[in-house]
Amino acid sequence: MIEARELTKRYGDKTVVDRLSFTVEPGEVTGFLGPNGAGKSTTMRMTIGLDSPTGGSVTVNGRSYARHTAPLHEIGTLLEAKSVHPGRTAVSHLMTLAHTHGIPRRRVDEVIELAGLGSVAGKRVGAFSLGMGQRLGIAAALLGDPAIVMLDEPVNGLDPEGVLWVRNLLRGLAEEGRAVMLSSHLMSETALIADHLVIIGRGRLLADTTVDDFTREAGGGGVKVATAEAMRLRSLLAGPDVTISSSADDELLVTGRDAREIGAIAAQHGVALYELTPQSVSLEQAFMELTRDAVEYHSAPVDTERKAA
Ligand SMILES: Nc1ncnc2c1ncn2[C@@H]1O[C@H](COP(=O)(O)OP(=O)(O)OP(=O)(O)O)[C@@H](O)[C@H]1O
Repeated sequence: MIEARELTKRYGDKTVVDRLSFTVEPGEVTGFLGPNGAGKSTTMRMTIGLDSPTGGSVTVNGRSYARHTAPLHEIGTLLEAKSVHPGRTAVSHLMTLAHTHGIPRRRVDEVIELAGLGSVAGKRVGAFSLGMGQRLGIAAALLGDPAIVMLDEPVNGLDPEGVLWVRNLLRGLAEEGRAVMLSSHLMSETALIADHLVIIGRGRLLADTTVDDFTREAGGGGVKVATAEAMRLRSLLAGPDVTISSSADDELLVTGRDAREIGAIAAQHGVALYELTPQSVSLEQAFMELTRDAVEYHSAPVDTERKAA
């Protein structure tokens, strides 16, 4: 379990992690989300003692990382996939880590196979693609058979097969009872892997929720109805807490009644419908809404019209 309590990090006068509290529970995948610069990497770095908090605390299985004598067995991490000596082979890199904890060669071979790196185990890491580097980083994270796995952007650079592999691997690790934490910018991808979401912006907690609740709350986009009798249906559907707008003569956007209710009222009054579509707000859109005020780096609007020379 990872427990952050009022965790704070300041660089000069800038507070990059601001009284952040959350828990990463065993048996679950926790998605750690936030826009660029939100403080995700800094939080993860403090978790494993690479940065020290200005205030508050973060513990790994009940004590600070530095107080564990064999940390690879407590928490396996992937923070920067490229922080591997390029001249080493995958095997020698993993063996170097294994030696620090008396982990046998057998386990190195196991994680190489698990990460799908069997055919390149003897190759120099400097020649690895980004995706292979990610796989090696994940193999290293799993080396000590840790109770907690914490990965910063693990699907970055992976092809679709690799993304699926990570998804299944992390779900499997959580099912074995491990606490799994992964950071990402991508809400929709994270929703496929995670059970629990910790969303931050400018170092502050914006949401601590489940994927199910987040998805349910994002679904409130109304129902689009198309009919030749739009005016008549509009008055039939009216009621307290019902809002109806219209973007075309034969279209209505209804909030406050679900599709089943609308269909039943229309059928009862003999109104033929040719469309009845719940409008779900995409998860990515809901995430952007939530973090809008916390985005540090706004893009300029893209001018898609080609300017005349
Ligand atoms: N060593 C440092 N000195 C000063 N500022 C820093 C340092 N490390 C990080 N920051 C700042 O802290 C903020 C949070 O950075 P961090 O890398 O933790 O965010 P992040 O959520 O991981 O972002 P990204 O998604 O872009 O990786 C940023 O504004 C960054 O510029």
